[in-house]
Amino acid sequence: MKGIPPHARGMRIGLYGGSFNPPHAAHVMVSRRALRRLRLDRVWWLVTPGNPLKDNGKLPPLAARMAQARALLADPRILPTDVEARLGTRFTADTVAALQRLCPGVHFVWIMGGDGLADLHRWRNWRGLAGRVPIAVIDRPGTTHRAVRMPAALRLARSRIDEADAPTLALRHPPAWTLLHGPRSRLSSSALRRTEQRA
Ligand SMILES: Nc1ncnc2c1ncn2[C@@H]1O[C@H](COP(=O)(O)OP(=O)(O)OP(=O)(O)O)[C@@H](O)[C@H]1O
Ligand SMILES: O=C(O)c1ccc[n+]([C@@H]2O[C@H](COP(=O)([O-])O)[C@@H](O)[C@H]2O)c1
Repeated sequence: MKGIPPHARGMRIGLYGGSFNPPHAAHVMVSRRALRRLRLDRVWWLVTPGNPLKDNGKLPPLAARMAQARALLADPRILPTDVEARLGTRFTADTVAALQRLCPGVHFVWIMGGDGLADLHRWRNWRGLAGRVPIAVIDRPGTTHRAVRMPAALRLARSRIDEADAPTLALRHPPAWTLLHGPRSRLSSSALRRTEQRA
């Protein structure tokens, strides 16, 4: 399908979904950590046409957020994509299923911050998602302690692997997930939007 970045059988590719409104340095930090710790070949940013759980009334157009992502990213291994708009999918379980169909032999990993894990039980078919792709959760200030006590983490407790084994995550049979610690960032798009409004 047109719009799917170049890839090859056997590659390990992180799928990092987000509103990216706007993209910021912590998004880059998360991507780099995932590349290094999960031994990934690429991270594809899936810039969403609109998070199904958010009010997207004030969300800038996808093309504008894609342009901001392109301007921020300098590492050729990290690629911004509008694949969800091209596929016509909004829910992550559908997006991942479609990409796995279109890219046979690629080892995908879903990447998200601690707030994503805290909310995961509210996502459409989240059990199906966890059953089809390994998941890497990146520690995020103010979210992770709560996240590990929330329904999705509790349900998936037996599938959690030690972060020392993160290099094998992409090759594991799901469900499998890990929590990656490291230097943390308090940056958020909402804080950046507030600063912009005040300026
Ligand atoms: N500082 C951060 N540390 C770890 N993960 C982060 C951080 N900022 C964003 N993420 C993760 O990046 C992904 C995309 O996030 P998103 O584009 O919504 O940015 P955000 O800063 O969380 O935005 P907002 O403040 O509007 O909610 C999510 O999985 C989110 O958890
Ligand atoms: O599939 C779902 O039900 C679902 C619900 C909430 C969020 N998501 C995805 O989670 C990712 C992070 O979204 P955001 O807006 O917090 O950056 C993005 O790819 C969304 O499409 C997915």
